[in-house]
Amino acid sequence: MAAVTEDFAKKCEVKQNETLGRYVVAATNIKAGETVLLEQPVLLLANNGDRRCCNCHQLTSSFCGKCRLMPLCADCVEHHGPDCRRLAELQLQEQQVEQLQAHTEVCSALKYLLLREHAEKRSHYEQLLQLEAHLARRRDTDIWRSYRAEVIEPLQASGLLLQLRNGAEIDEELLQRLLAIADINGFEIRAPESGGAMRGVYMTAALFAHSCLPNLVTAVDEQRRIKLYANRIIAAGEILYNCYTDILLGTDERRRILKTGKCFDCQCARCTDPTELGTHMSSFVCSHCTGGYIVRQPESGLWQCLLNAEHTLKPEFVANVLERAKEEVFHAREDIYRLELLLAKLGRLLHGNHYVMLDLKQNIASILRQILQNMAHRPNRKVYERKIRLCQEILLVLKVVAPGISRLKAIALYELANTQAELGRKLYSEQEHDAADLLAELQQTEIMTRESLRMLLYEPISTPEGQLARNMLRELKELQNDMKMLQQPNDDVVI
Ligand SMILES: C[S@@+](CC[C@H](N)C(=O)[O-])C[C@H]1O[C@@H](n2cnc3c(N)ncnc32)[C@H](O)[C@@H]1O
Repeated sequence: MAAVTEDFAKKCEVKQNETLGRYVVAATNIKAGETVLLEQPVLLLANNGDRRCCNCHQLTSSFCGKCRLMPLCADCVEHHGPDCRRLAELQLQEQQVEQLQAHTEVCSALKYLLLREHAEKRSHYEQLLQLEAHLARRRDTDIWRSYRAEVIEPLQASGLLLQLRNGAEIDEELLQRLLAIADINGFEIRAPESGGAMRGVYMTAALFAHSCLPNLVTAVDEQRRIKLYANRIIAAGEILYNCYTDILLGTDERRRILKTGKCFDCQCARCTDPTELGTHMSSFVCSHCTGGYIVRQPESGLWQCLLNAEHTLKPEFVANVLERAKEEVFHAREDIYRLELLLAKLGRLLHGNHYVMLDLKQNIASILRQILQNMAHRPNRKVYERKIRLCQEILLVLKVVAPGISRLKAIALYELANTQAELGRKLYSEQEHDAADLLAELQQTEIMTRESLRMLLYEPISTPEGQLARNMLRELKELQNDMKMLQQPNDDVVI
């Protein structure tokens, strides 16, 4: 399953140091958009807490009738034959099977152990064992104890392990290592259901180091093949960075996720700058100074105003405000009036670019998109203008935290371009704008759409973004036709 294209061998070199462990550097100069790796997963796993069909990866609560241990949904008749047969051979009593079925994460451990059972997959298993597991840092943590109770003890109690190849070697240490490898190295990928997520383990893609300001983009296609490509020109010798978290989170959130999930402290340029490269994605408003913002100083950990260091906030206050704000955002979801009120209220405490504010703005923009798509709502000019403003504000932040080629930026730009064009067309049809105004607006739209398309062209065609790029090509043609018509000397052009 794990075929790596030649790109990696030609363009990359694996190195090792004390801080990063193994990491990848560019062996040659790499162009923006150039692929550095295409790779199949060695393992596909459900997220902890989810049970997914071993064949199609849909969420399910049923199991294979033959092996009784692997989840299999009602739509699938079978899963991987050798795995199924190997599990079916085991002498397990009904009660033991039920015990194992009751623990969702057992299935992930079994997937690793099955690689070890088949001679042709053993090299994958051995390679997987080389990946970082951070066992010393995870020992006796919550996740360690949870795996012990939810996976290791049930497996040991069932007697299954001793029936596997060299079963006596499969002790708690080995099982904790296997489960940790998925946590430290797994990529979050799309699950079949809309908005769902699962994990893919990719042997070579796992070697890339993390930065909150990465120089690579990661995309996963329909077949769950991963593609890593450069988001800017990369010079030979530069470290190749992938981003392990959501770039739209604030520094404390990102660092917490990296610390608990991946066991390291990120020291990238964004994490070490209290203003997050001037975006203020974690800054609070100073209630004493006009235009003053309170940021967390990375070294002292103090929350201090940039204009007057004596104006401070207690960390507990910051944590409390954020916790309540997130709860309120969650409850206001789908309700545009509540979201707008919350945005105004939180705007007195948080910088307009604070990540919680950006989340609110994205929510509002997406509801506005639905309103604008439904002409029965007869949206007025203000609805368009509000969405345009929100897209512009989000884009300003993305330009800093996602420089170069970025899916998020491409989508925000496309949303902006589209809304501006729709508003232009509406004003023209209502005779508030003339043909020259509309032509100028459509020319702007064309520039933005082209820029957005330029960023999406490297996405695999089977991804939603790849499909969007195809649609954009068609829309660009329509736009050009409209512009041609507007350039004709005829006052009554209907667009
Ligand atoms: C997905 S693995 C990367 C490959 C790993 N270095 C190896 O040798 O197998 C993730 C681990 O790499 C290290 N790492 C990646 N990016 C890092 C960074 N920016 N700073 C410190 N450690 C990092 C951490 O140990 C992290 O848990």
